Amino acid sequence: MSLAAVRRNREAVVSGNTANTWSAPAASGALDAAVRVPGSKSITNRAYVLAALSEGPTLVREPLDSRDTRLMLGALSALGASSETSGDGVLVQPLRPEGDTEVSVTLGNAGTVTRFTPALAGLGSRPVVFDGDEAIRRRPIAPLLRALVELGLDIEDEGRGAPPFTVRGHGGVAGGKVELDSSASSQFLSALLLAGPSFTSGVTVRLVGDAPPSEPHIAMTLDLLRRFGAVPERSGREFHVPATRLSLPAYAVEPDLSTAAPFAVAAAVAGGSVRIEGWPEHTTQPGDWLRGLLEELGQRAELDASGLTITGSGGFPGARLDLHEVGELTPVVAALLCLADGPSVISGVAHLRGHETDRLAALATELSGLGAGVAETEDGLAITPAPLHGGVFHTYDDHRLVMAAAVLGLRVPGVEIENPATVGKTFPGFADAWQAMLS
Ligand SMILES: O=C(O)C1=C[C@@H](OP(=O)(O)O)[C@@H](O)[C@H](O)C1
Ligand SMILES: C=C(OP(=O)(O)O)C(=O)O
Repeated sequence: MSLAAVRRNREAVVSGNTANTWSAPAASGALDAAVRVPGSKSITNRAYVLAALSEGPTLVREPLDSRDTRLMLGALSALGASSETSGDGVLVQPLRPEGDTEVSVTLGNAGTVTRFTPALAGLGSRPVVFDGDEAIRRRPIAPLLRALVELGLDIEDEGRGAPPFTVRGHGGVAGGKVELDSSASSQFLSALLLAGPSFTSGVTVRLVGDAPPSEPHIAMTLDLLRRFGAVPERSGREFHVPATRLSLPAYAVEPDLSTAAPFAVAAAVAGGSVRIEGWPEHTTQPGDWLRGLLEELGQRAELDASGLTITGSGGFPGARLDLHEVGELTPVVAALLCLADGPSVISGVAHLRGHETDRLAALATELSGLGAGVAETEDGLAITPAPLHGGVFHTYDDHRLVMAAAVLGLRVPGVEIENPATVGKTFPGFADAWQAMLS
């Protein structure tokens, strides 16, 4: 790709020009690259919420700066927690809800902002209107809103149990015991646990219904709570977080391993090796599961104290994978498996129909559009590799579809990724970093 084309792509990504497409670069030979990806979205936004609920300021170091994290800081500011960005990171001040005039919180299409911030509005004394992109109005949240009402929040919606809704703050939330069906999203449970220390009686959540997806994200919530001084307990399907004063003066965010996913699988697709700097040796992030997957597929994955190196073996078989715990990796894994030497089945991810877009429908349509045999199943995808060809890959305002298409583009010339700027939800610099991996 010419330098002018790289610049055009970068300008489009920055300006959010949605008419733009990005010609995914093909690998011209074996890779030999080192990559650094930005901070974890899930950790950054949890750290911001817990910082706002703390007694003193928290310096969040190496945070992600992306659409979702800016939306979180915007939401916290509307709710009464200011923040300041400097070379050291983002300094978040404790929530000081003042005034009684109505404010609004912009949700974009950020699941973490949408699920984690309504409880905080109950701690203040004003009406807070929550709304965002068209897509967020379709994403599930009703079981969480019901649980919040049972815990003492005053919430008014339009009868659909979805944004837009208004939380009328009455200066505190009683908390206590509640049953929750978190099977559509683990974020419902995380939302109650994160806010629990600030409820007068803490919170006790008993899960009902099918098991929540994304267990590692629940572990991440418990881990972050403990770092801020909370004492959450779990006994099977019951969670208890007592009322506690939180405090953590400084916290450094790990690189985002789900953002690292397309880079981590690149060596398996194109050959050679790719090193991801700063891959943590211990983490709750679901992306860490990729190390095991790549080894199972015959690639070399070497983790040391400062990063992970993946070395491709030249090919890989198909696989049968239950991705219930690591659902957000599905788009990249599905793209990878379209390039396998045999058929694959992905299961356990019916809840992806309620993600940024209906990811199962989007993946089946777009991957099939490039020639792969991809069909939706009840809870996943059946993938039969076939010769692939170029074409437009639509991204449905879903950052992870941009990443998935880029993976295919490594081997398939002529993949035109529509609206690449949407990747800015979690990694505004993705196209540049991807190009740099290939140069
Ligand atoms: O808590 C979090 O930070 C997340 C939890 C998961 O949500 P679901 O459980 O809704 O899949 C994940 O897919 C999402 O990207 C981030
Ligand atoms: C599902 C995702 O995001 P969200 O935080 O909006 O749920 C994702 O990042 O894959």
